[in-house]
Amino acid sequence: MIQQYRYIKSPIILFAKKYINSRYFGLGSNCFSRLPYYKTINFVTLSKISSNMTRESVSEKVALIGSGNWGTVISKIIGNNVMRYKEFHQEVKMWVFEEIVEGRNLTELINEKHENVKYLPGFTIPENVKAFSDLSEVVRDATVLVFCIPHQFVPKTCDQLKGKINPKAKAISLVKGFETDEKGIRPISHAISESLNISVCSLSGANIANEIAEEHFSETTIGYNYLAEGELFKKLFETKYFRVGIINDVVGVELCGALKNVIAIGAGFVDGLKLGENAKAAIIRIGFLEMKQFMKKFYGGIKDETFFESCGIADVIATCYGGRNRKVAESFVTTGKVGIIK
Ligand SMILES: NC(=O)C1=CN([C@@H]2O[C@H](COP(=O)(O)OP(=O)(O)OC[C@H]3O[C@@H](n4cnc5c(N)ncnc54)[C@H](O)[C@@H]3O)[C@@H](O)[C@H]2O)C=CC1
Ligand SMILES: O=C(CO)COP(=O)(O)O
Repeated sequence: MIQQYRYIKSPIILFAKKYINSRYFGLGSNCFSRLPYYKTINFVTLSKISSNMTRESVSEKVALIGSGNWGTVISKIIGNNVMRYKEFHQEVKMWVFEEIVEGRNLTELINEKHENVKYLPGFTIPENVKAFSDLSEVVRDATVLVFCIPHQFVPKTCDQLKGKINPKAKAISLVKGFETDEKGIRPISHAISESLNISVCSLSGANIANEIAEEHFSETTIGYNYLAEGELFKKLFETKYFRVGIINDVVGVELCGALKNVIAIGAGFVDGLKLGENAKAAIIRIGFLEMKQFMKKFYGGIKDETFFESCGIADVIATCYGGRNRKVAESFVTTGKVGIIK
């Protein structure tokens, strides 16, 4: 069921060759399915998982809590994947924090146009994804809860969910950040798990939403508590252009995704001050080491390998070059203001 993949040839060379062949010489988009995995962690072969699960044994109903920029890209991925695999019920309910756009409810616009005109204009959301402004309706009967909202809204949203969810539901958090209150800071997965008394996995990686909407190749990492959940979530999220690695380290995966934002803000200051690429590389290197030290000091069980997955070093690089956290810091230096970054 599980295979250990190792470096045999340079993955970068293999990737470049296959990607260029497929995109520019017409070999088809299947190239990604033929890409060699070059993970040193355990990867699970999808076909082998599916042979162990039947429609009778599992029909997972997926609720997506969030519909911002990343949430909408995720709706496209999971909307398509639930149609591909028999383990899933074929409709995905998506919670939209209602707002008025172009004089109309965003929920109505999404259901009518199959597009999130505010947070991801220009991309089609599959028709089996249905938008709702009523959170209770979205989670009713759901067995899989996908949290994809900004971190500051997690506590209130969980409060609204109490007593409304299936007690056997499992969740995955795509949220990058911490929950903070007077008692201190907590990983979001812990905040959700403690509030709702359910198992919570995490998904994080070098995942700039707009690039994934364009179906450009990228990777992500899922941290799981139980292997079966990691396997199920891999199936829900993996596509040819969005490759999923799984590792038994929920907090490690998620904390990399929260702390890399601090490094990205440092990188943005460097850019704003025009200190150059050497200084930026130094900020990335030192920041990465500090992130690792912080996590290992305050949380037990974090694996060294996690830092070298997509959620670790790759996300630090992606955010320090392309993320909104970098942009907001650069803009603060150059304009003296903190604005909203698109
Ligand atoms: N955008 C990206 O490239 C990526 C974002 N993430 C993470 O995903 C999470 C969600 O981010 P995005 O989808 O990008 O959101 P976003 O920043 O694009 O949009 C904000 C969302 O928050 C909602 N909102 C506003 N007020 C609210 C309230 N009171 N309660 C609940 N929701 C409210 C808005 O309706 C909107 O859906 C964040 O933790 C972010 O760090 C992770 C990877 C990539
Ligand atoms: O997490 C991200 C990329 O992996 C997105 O980062 P920003 O929130 O800084 O845009």
